[in-house]
Amino acid sequence: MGILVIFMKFFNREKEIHKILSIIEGEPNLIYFIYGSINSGKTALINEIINNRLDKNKYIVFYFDLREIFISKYDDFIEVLFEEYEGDKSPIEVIKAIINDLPSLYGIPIPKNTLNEIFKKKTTKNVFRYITNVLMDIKREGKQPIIIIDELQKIGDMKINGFLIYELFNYFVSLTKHKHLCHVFCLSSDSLFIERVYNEAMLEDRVDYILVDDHRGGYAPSIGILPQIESGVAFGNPALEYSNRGFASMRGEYILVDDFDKETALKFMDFLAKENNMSLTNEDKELIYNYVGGKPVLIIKVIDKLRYENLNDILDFMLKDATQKLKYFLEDVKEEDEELYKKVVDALKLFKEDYEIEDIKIPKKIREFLIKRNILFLNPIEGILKPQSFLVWNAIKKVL
Ligand SMILES: Nc1ncnc2c1ncn2[C@@H]1O[C@H](COP(=O)(O)OP(=O)(O)OP(=O)(O)O)[C@@H](O)[C@H]1O
Repeated sequence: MGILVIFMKFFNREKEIHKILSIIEGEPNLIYFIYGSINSGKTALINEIINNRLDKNKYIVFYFDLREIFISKYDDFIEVLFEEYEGDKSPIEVIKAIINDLPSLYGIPIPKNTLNEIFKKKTTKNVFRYITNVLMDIKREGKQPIIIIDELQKIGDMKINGFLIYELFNYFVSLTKHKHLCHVFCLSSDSLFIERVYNEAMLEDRVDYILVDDHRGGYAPSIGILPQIESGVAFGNPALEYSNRGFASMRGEYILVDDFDKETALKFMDFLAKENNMSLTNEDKELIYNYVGGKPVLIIKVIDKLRYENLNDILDFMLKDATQKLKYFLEDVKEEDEELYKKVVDALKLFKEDYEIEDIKIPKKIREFLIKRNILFLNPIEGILKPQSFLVWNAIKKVL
């Protein structure tokens, strides 16, 4: 969905906005992870902050969106990080010239020659050194730099010398905890990735996690990080060894940004109905909530369709769609592996009564399988598993 959703009217999230703005007003100290289920509104929230809540005279934001970019090698990563320019201006002059027209920068300006050097050298050391210098220049200008990386898990299994993710984390730790130079926020919908970061204790005490929980799926989370980290340990990956030593005694602090609760969801429906010049009865709103819960994107979909369709038809169709997807998913699992199928069914049956269950009630392999397939969302900080949305929950109750 990216940063371009600037015309969308943003609703609420005041608590999360307040929290993030307060963090930004303070000195950089930790890496912050903003996490939540798929489509929960993480990007929308960060966009709202960048576009409408941050004082542009005080902050300069670099926003790296990895979601639509295929990163498989060093050069791809470099292309995401930098924006090349020609001429003799310094990077800070380039930044000053363009920042007034943009809410954030998508790359760090770099002179063409310097970029060519960096491309040739193929080490992160030069990359990070260059970035640090630019950030220091920004600081000297009296502004606070902020780095935001969306869908960070996409580089989870990428190797440059060691695993890039560790090099990046180490670099971010130096930018925040050591140098207090730049705020760093990482967004991810991949709850297994967040769980790895949390559990491996790679970043203990240097990170904060902000949960922006959402509704329903739409992309397949990366599954690369687990085996990579494990093999890193097994084979003595130097970056990881450093991480383990360096991070061992640290613990993260987590900020939960969950799906809208019922009260907020009903208000969101009124907000959208008003935008569309329609009105909803209390029964309508209850019904919508019962079908799609507090997932903003699903509520938006229902209200939008209400312009030309009847509410019951919309909701029936959405549920049927979710149910069919679940049915076909289960059919595929059964065809592939009968044993696994039985375990999956047993696991999903646990949700017939409850929307949320304790994570360890489902064996690790099965829960990770269901999380990867975007059926369940794991909140590793609370130790809670739940369906990715009310819609998925309703489908589970119908199919099983
Ligand atoms: N607070 C909000 N007010 C209005 N619309 C919202 C809000 N939160 C989310 N949305 C809508 O829901 C859609 C999905 O949100 P968004 O893309 O921010 O989710 P995400 O958590 O970043 O998703 P992903 O799982 O792809 O990372 C957005 O396009 C936006 O229109």
